Amino acid sequence: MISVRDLRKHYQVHKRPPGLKAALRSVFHRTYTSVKAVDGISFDIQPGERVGFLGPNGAGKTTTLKVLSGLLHPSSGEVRVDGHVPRHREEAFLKKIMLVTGQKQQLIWDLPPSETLELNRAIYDVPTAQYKQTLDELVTLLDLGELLGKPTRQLSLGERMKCELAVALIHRPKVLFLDEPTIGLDVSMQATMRAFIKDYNERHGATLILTSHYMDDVAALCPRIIVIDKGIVSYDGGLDALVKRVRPEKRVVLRLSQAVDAPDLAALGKVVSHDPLSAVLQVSQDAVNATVSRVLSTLPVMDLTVENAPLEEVMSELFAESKARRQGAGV
Ligand SMILES: Nc1ncnc2c1ncn2[C@@H]1O[C@H](COP(=O)(O)OP(=O)(O)OP(=O)(O)O)[C@@H](O)[C@H]1O
Repeated sequence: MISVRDLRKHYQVHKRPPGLKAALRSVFHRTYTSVKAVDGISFDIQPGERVGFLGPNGAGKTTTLKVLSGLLHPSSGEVRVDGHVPRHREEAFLKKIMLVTGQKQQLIWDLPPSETLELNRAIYDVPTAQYKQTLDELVTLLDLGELLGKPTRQLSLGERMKCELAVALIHRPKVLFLDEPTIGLDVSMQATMRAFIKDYNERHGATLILTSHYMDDVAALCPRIIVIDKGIVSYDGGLDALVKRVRPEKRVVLRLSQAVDAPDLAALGKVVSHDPLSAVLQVSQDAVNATVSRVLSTLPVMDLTVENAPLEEVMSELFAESKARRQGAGV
């Protein structure tokens, strides 16, 4: 469905020297530097896959999504989305894809979302029966009810994002590029959006690439992740496999009925955190069973769960690894 081969996108940026004199001189003699936003990435995505596209700030994620949606021309490399070359922006291609960004909106500020939906129906030439059916589905799943009739400027951020998604999906795109779709939303609205996105993918077999700094989005939606750092792919594979590689240890999370002494906990595993009535121990995978039975027989446990390390920690460790590798290589 999506194939990317050795994609590069280098921006030419005007370098403004410090000082008034130098700045004036630069009006006539401009010097440019090249920012390697994407510097040779390759991957393939199959129809219906949900892929998380992760990386630290400035890694090149948005740039890649913009190239895939045909908004930016690549500096070099080959990109195909369902057989189309995105930069040609053929009508058939534009009808198949949608880029949704949490920071920019499609909705027209002074009009109710229903008007933007109508507009998109006309632009994308959606047959009336299909429009009605999709709209009904979106209204139910996203609980849009009265929101569609209110002027956009009166909607809360979460309400607006739900309407943004409805507008983005009214023509049932086969490929969705979601750039931080839950940014700024409260926890329950994030969960609503995630459930809806997963449902859309499963109902319509849509292919989905998602960038998000919220690891809960990634954990809930993306069995596969591609990690990009300084314009280069540093990991492409299963989320579980990544967690196992970077943080093979498990966490034993405890709720206690009475306080325990720190040395008693330390005797059972590495203590990650310890409040009077709760504690988290880190132990190797092989030691989980033995540790759990020792904990249960020696501590006043009210509740015990075994978990992986939080994904945030796994990712920051991965980013730190690739930073150290780059520094070692003098890049
Ligand atoms: N129009 C532009 N002109 C020049 N440089 C740009 C432009 N857009 C992005 N860049 C630079 O390219 C690099 C990659 O930016 P990009 O927005 O793709 O990163 P990102 O991974 O999406 O980051 P974030 O997580 O912060 O949104 C950054 O160094 C950024 O400053």
